[in-house]
Amino acid sequence: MTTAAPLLPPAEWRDFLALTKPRVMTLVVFTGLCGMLAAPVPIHPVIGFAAILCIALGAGAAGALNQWYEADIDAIMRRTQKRPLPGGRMDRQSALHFGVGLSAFSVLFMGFAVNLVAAAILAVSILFYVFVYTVWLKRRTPQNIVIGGAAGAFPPLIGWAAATGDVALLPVLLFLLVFLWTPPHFWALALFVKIDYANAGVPMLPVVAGERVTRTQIGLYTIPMAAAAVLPWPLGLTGPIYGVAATLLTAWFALLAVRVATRTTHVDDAMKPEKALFKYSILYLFATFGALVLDRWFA
Ligand code: HEM
Ligand SMILES: CC(C)=CCC/C(C)=C/CC/C(C)=C/COP(=O)(O)OP(=O)(O)O
Repeated sequence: MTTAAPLLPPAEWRDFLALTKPRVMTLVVFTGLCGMLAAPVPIHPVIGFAAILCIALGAGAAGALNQWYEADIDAIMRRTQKRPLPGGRMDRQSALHFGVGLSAFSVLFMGFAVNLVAAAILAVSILFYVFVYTVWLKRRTPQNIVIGGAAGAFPPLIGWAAATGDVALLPVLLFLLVFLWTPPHFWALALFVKIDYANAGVPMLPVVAGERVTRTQIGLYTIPMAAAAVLPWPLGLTGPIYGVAATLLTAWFALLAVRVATRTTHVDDAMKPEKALFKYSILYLFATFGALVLDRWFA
């Protein structure tokens, strides 16, 4: 016997937009754009625009499928309670159709309008975010964001592949930079929204291993992240504009990370250093990728 789904009014465009996690996607798309602009061969502006559009649509589609699958835990967490599905403004089937349709469209359009390598990597990132991170790992292990976080690191590779039809050492280092940046980015936030994840039964690191371990892990991941950020310069893959900017930006990141790593939380602590690291992590990635493009233009 099936139970009738409650009748909901048609979702508004704003709700479909919210399904794509637009704020997070701005950085995802920016890293893709910078990967494209850092490539040694110029891309035709129309093809370049199509590639960026496909990254945005693919990432948005992945976000929609993530929200389709996670409506139950999103309803429990304060931060996510007002999303279109837990907020009761959209039915799950609409979210599923939107996510699957947009995923297929973004990959096919990338394949036809840009090239097959970029389309293949875009497909892998969508599948990775949905199946490896959301469905498989998120509810099972605190390593969820380390492994699953790779999904968000693919866009620089996609952008580069859109321009060159290939991958190379520089975009692989950019992949590694975002991949290794993700744990400090997320765990800094998880330290101050720990209670939400605990209530929802999501095994994020501060919930299952405690704050001390999380702080140490933030410090540890910052070391290889710093190496991935700075290495393109000594390897001769970028010039000094990127080299100096990345070194300074990364030094500040490391300082904030050390402050978080070496600290103990007190009762009623406002967690200012953790919030500072989380906020700076976003600015950091924008600025480092921006510096890469400036380096290319002014070299
Ligand atoms: C598995 C990996 C990741 C996890 C679990 C994660 C988690 C989060 C969470 C929970 C927030 C809080 C804001 C919100 O409510 O959405 C956030 C913010 C943000 N994340 Fe991540 N993130 C991850 C990877 C990434 C990646 C790869 C990027 C981009 C390259 C990114 C970019 C951002 C940005 C720009 C914000 C700020 C959004 C705003 O202003 O509301 N994140 N992240
Ligand atoms: C190009 C392409 C397909 C990229 C997609 C990859 C992607 C969206 C990476 C960002 C990762 C992200 C938004 C994690 C949020 O974690 P969460 O889903 O656990 O956050 P939540 O608790 O806010 O839902």
